[in-house]
Amino acid sequence: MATTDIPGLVFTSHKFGPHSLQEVGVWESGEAKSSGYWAIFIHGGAWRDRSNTFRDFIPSIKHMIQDQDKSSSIRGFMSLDYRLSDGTETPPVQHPDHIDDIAAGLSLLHEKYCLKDNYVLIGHSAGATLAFQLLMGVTSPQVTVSPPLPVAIIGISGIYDLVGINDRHDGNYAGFITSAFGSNQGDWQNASPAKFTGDFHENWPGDRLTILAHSQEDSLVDTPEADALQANLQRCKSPVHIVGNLRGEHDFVWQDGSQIAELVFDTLLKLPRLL
Ligand SMILES: N[C@@H](CC(=O)c1ccccc1NC=O)C(=O)O
Repeated sequence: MATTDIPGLVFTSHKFGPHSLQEVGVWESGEAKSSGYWAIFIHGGAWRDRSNTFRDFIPSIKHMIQDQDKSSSIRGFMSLDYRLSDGTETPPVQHPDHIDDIAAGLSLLHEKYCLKDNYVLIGHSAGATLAFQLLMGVTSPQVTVSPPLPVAIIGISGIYDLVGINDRHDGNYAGFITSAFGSNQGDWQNASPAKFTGDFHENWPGDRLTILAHSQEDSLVDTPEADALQANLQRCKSPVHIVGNLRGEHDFVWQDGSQIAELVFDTLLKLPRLL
């Protein structure tokens, strides 16, 4: 199994359900800080790729802790695994199982770490979809937990309009989208943050920040995705910043991690300092 070691940080993991992927990783400084924001990551991988895990956050964490000054307002790092629609499960894992797991994982972190709105939620690709689904009330009716919502969301190379991205890729994404959301395109629309017909601002009130970042060198997720969610957030008068100048391919962004570290630092600068 891949390592979770990061020199200078103490790693703990917690299960939030019986499935092996219902797990969250937590990295804290040895001095166990008592203030600052948590940086919490949701990985991507088209809701199906087993090679994407909560460990995808490690390169970004390593970049952040290298800058002691800028990371001084970070309390620690958390990263969530969730069940995947990889075709191996009986019964099959399908939406809203993924977002139910994210809600359960965040609720567990709330219990164990007094998580409240003192965290920045970062999602890559399908993980960014999940971050915004948290605001849409699309968890299954059996889910009774309502986790604290983040103070800011950074969506990186996110999928926000399932029908739109599939159409622009000549139907080639229908396979993984159907595995994750079923074959009914009406269900795809209902799960798409860019197509949410409710009020993001009402569901996520207060001074919240949204950053939508993408790279024009990304060959898997194109620019119209972030544009579509930006328009829907603006419809709700929810403030949104676009960062359109990331560099490199879709997976380079998390594999390298330096740009995610910068996005988190830039976001923290816009937030009140937590004492
Ligand atoms: N290795 C991936 C590729 C992938 O994850 C992906 C492909 C196209 C658009 C978005 C993707 N990932 C988003 O989470 C796969 O399992 O298809």
